[in-house]
Amino acid sequence: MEPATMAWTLAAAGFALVYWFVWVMGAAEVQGKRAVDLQMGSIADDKVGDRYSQYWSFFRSPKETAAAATADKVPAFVDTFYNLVTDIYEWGWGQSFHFSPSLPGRSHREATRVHEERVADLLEARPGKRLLDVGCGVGGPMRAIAAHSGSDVVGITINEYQVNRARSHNRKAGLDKQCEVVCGNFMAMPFPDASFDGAYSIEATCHAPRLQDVYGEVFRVLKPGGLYVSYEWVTTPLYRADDPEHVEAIHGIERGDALPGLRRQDEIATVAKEVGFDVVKELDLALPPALPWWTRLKMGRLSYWRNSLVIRALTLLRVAPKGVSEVHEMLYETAHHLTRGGETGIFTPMHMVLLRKPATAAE
Ligand SMILES: C=C(CC[C@@H](C)[C@H]1CC[C@H]2C3=CC[C@H]4[C@H](C)[C@@H](O)CC[C@]4(C)[C@H]3CC[C@]12C)C(C)C
Ligand SMILES: C[S@@+](CC[C@H](N)C(=O)[O-])C[C@H]1O[C@@H](n2cnc3c(N)ncnc32)[C@H](O)[C@@H]1O
Repeated sequence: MEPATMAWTLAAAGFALVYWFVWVMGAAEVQGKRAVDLQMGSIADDKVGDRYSQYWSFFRSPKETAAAATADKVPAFVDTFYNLVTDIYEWGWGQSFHFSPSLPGRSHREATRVHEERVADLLEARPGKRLLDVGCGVGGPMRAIAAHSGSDVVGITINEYQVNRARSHNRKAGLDKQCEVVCGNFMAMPFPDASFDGAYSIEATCHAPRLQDVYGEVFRVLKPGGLYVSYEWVTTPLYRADDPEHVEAIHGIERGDALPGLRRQDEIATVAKEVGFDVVKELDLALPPALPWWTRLKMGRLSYWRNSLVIRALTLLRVAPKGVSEVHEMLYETAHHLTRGGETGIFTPMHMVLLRKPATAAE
């Protein structure tokens, strides 16, 4: 072969390979975000590195001091975290930022949907009802619940970038009449007392330093007799604080998921009662016969390697901002800790509580 022909052939093959990796394989999750659109939320490209170090500095001080001194700073720290991870989550996972038990013969997408529709059913949601989504992300659950039940849903998230993503997805799904999104802190919500028929939170309240603060707010904005369902991230009774492997997994989960400190399973109902709720039902949805929720994380080294390579290539080409690779590495490690938490049974992301605000003060 002529050297020139050889060079052209190699260049064409190289281009095809890059195209396949970035555009075809780059959309890791069907209909998710494309790799070429990865941003770091509302952080300017040249500030990503700073914000990433800022995120880590939260975990540097000893835990007890950090907990007391930094409770007020948690919402800002969580906001930074979601600026860093939202696009990677959407790209590699989809529009619902949570886990669900695997379902035999059904796709992850279907299992996710079933887990979300269960919330609507528990709340007895139907047309004419107004629900609150506490920590709504980019609105995957909100759209599924609104479509399944016909009710109206208002979501709240601390992260402005997510508000814009959620609104845009709502419009595209034709659900913007039913679904509304507000930027705010779920520990001080901008809603009047007794303004919702029902409320739910999916894997979100674990970001609150004190569960009382968010449960108290949900209690306030619910109408008397209103139901609240929450899927909580907690350690289970199998967790042993004197087992270094357990401690490593739990700390790994906290560091990679912007958590001020995981709670124990038995704390949830106690706090709920403390703020005035009646506990209607409580169940860890991860327990058998449910199939493991963490198998989806074991998407295989090849997929992680592929995603990592796509991100590195895009950073090199300056399509993706510098720092995305570090954040991706952090998530890769987090996936390992979450998997260990699931396999050992010391952690569950779906401890479900169904709570009811008493219908009358006397009740
Ligand atoms: C509820 C929370 C988030 C839960 C999950 C949605 C996310 C937890 C860990 C995330 C991920 C880990 C590995 C990433 C992988 C390296 C990348 O290539 C593609 C995206 C991941 C799979 C990513 C997706 C979302 C998670 C599973 C917390 C924050 C309270
Ligand atoms: C893991 S995501 C789950 C999102 C959504 N529930 C879902 O399942 O797709 C956690 C969400 O909680 C929100 N959040 C965390 N702390 C918050 C706070 N103090 N006020 C409002 N939202 C908060 C985050 O912004 C994010 O949207």
